[in-house]
Amino acid sequence: MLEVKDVTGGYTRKPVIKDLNFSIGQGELVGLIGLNGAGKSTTIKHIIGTLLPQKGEIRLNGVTLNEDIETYRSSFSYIPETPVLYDELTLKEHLELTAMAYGIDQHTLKERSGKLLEEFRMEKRLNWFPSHFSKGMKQKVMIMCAFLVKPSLYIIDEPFVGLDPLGIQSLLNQMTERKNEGASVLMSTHVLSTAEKHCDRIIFLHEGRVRAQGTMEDLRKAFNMPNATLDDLYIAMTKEQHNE
Ligand SMILES: Nc1ncnc2c1ncn2[C@@H]1O[C@H](COP(=O)(O)OP(=O)(O)OP(=O)(O)O)[C@@H](O)[C@H]1O
Repeated sequence: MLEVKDVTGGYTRKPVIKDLNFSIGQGELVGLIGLNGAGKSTTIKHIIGTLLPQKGEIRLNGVTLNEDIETYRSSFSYIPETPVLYDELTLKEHLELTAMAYGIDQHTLKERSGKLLEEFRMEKRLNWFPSHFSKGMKQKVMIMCAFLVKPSLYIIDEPFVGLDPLGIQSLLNQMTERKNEGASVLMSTHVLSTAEKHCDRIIFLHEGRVRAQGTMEDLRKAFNMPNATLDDLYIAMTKEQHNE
C-alpha cells in the first residue's frame, strides 16, 4: 500500500531524513514515534508530496507522485498537526467543499457527514465559522473532512494533543472503523500510551533515521526488554543514542 524506499530528503541540500525504509499494509495502524526534531513531520511532508525525496521513492497503491499524481493524491487524506481552515467558510461549507473536491455525491455527503457530526458532537455548529471554534473544534473539523473521504491511507500528524478525551475516543472509533474496512493509518504522536494500545506497529525515528520498527513484541526483542512499555522502549532508544 504505502512503500517508503531508501528515502533521503529535507528542506535544503542537507538531509533531515536519511535512508528511510518502511511500508504500511492494508488495514494497518502504524505509529511514527520520535523526539522533537526527529523528522516525523518531515517524513509526512515527503509522503504527502509537499517535499520531494532527494533520493529513493515513495509508492502509494503502486504509483509514485510523479507517475500518477491523480491516483497518488486521491489515495490519502491528511490531517495536519495545526488545523488549516478557510476563515470565510462555515463548518457545513468545509464539508461540502471537501465532498466536491473528492467527487462525493450529495446523498453520500449527507449520510457520512450526519454520522461524523454526531460522533464528534458538532451537529449544532454547522453554520459556525472557524473564528468561533476552539482549537479542539478546529481539529475536529479537519478530522471530519478527512473521514468524509474514504481513501486507502490516512496520514495523521499528532492527533491527540488538542482533543478532549471524548474527541480522542471518537477519532479512535473512526480509525478503527476504517481499518476494519481495509484502510491504513500512519500517525505521528507523542502520546505513547495511546500509541501502544492502538498501533499494530511502531516506527522509531531518531535523528532522521529509522532506529527500530515492528510490533511491541518485535521492539521488546530488539531492545532486549521483555516486559517493557512503549515509554520504556522509547527512553531506552534515546539513552542508547546518547551513549554513542
Ligand atoms: N521548514 C523547515 N525548514 C528547514 N528546516 C526545517 C523545517 N521544518 C523542520 N525543519 C528541521 O527538520 C528537522 C526535523 O523536524 P520535524 O518537524 O520533521 O521534526 P518532528 O519529529 O516532527 O518534531 P516534533 O515532534 O517537534 O513535531 C529539525 O531539525 C527541524 O529544525
